[in-house]
Amino acid sequence: MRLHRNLVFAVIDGLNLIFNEGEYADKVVEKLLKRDKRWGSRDRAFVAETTYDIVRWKRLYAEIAEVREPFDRENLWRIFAVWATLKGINLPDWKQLAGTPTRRIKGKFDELSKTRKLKESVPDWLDALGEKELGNAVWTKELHALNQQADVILRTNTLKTTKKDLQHILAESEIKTSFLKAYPDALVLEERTNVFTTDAFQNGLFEVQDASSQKVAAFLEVAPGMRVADTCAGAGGKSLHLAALMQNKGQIIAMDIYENKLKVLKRRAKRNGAHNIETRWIENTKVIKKLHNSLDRVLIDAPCSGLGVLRRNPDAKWKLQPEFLTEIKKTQQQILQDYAKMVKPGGKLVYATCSVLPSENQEQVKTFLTSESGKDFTFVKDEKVLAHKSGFDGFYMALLERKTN
Ligand SMILES: C[S@@+](CC[C@H](N)C(=O)[O-])C[C@H]1O[C@@H](n2cnc3c(N)ncnc32)[C@H](O)[C@@H]1O
Repeated sequence: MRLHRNLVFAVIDGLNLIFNEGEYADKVVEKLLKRDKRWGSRDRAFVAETTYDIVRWKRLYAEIAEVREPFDRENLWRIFAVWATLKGINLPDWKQLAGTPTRRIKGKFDELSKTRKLKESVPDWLDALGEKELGNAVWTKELHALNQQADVILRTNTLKTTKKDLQHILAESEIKTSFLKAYPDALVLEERTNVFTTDAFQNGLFEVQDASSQKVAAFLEVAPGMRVADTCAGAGGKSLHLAALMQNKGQIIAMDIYENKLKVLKRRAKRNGAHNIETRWIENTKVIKKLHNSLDRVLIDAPCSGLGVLRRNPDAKWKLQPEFLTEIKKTQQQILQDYAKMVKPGGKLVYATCSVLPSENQEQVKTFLTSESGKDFTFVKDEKVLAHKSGFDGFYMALLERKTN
């Protein structure tokens, strides 16, 4: 691989925004990719993947480069030099890369890779927490899996097409995909490419959604005609899937405390041809109270640490703080307590997160079931999806049923 100066400069600028200005990696990459219209798909892939790679391995590379935060531009170049050396790239004779100690970098990599928190590049507190919650052996494997680049997975919108037809349509645009056993609507891209610009996407034939995430709506056991609430709907990934599973029949009430997310949801529903979704902004507790005892199904896709989706959000490793985790767990329990009341007797509830920590998952469900509001519910089943076992994002989902008396 030959390094191109303007692409590497874009990466350095991006890293500066992410590491020093606290900007989100996905937003920064989106901005960087708009920088030069002449860049082809390989150039764009270089900028995006190199930026994500260096964010993912920040701690390891910084240790090898012997630099500390806040990183100045010279530090960022040294980190970049570590990335390029470990990739086996022949360094050009640019002044910023002069004197890169190639041999020393390789030696330090071998030495530091003996320590998990350095090898897998995580903060001390997070490494200790993961080991405490999952045990040494499982956490070691899980953390390693969460540091791999995620495949791009599509969910066929069965309101508009079939998986087979979609595969053919994409193949006509030179996008090759394959089926995924055990995931009925999923297609996996054989090569990474920007699918958002395709007509198929613009026409609502698919959504990009990880395979593990595609399990959640199905876990709720919905059927056409039911009255369902998606209580933490966000921009609606699960609401859209629910609409497809319900064949556009019945009612889906998509709710969130952020009105702007629901606006995005509405646009996506239109593109998907999902006509049975209505949005309700949770601006006060009355919105929930009005729906008490009235729904066949309630989905709580709870806000969480996001540790299960580190493969696609590597900067969460650096942004997450122990205090946030403490707070979010309180919110999760409060949401369970309050929103479960919307389930009617005999109805069902799914509590889901994209975390792999038992304290956000099965322990929250256990606390709920032993509480005053939880005693009306029985535990039906749960699924702990770990990235190292599934090959996809880490997720948790539990199905509960409200007793009839
Ligand atoms: C995991 S995300 C949801 C992702 C979404 N369901 C999807 O499939 O695209 C969690 C969502 O919960 C919302 N949220 C946070 N606190 C909430 C609360 N108290 N009540 C309802 N939603 C809340 C957040 O705004 C966020 O959109």
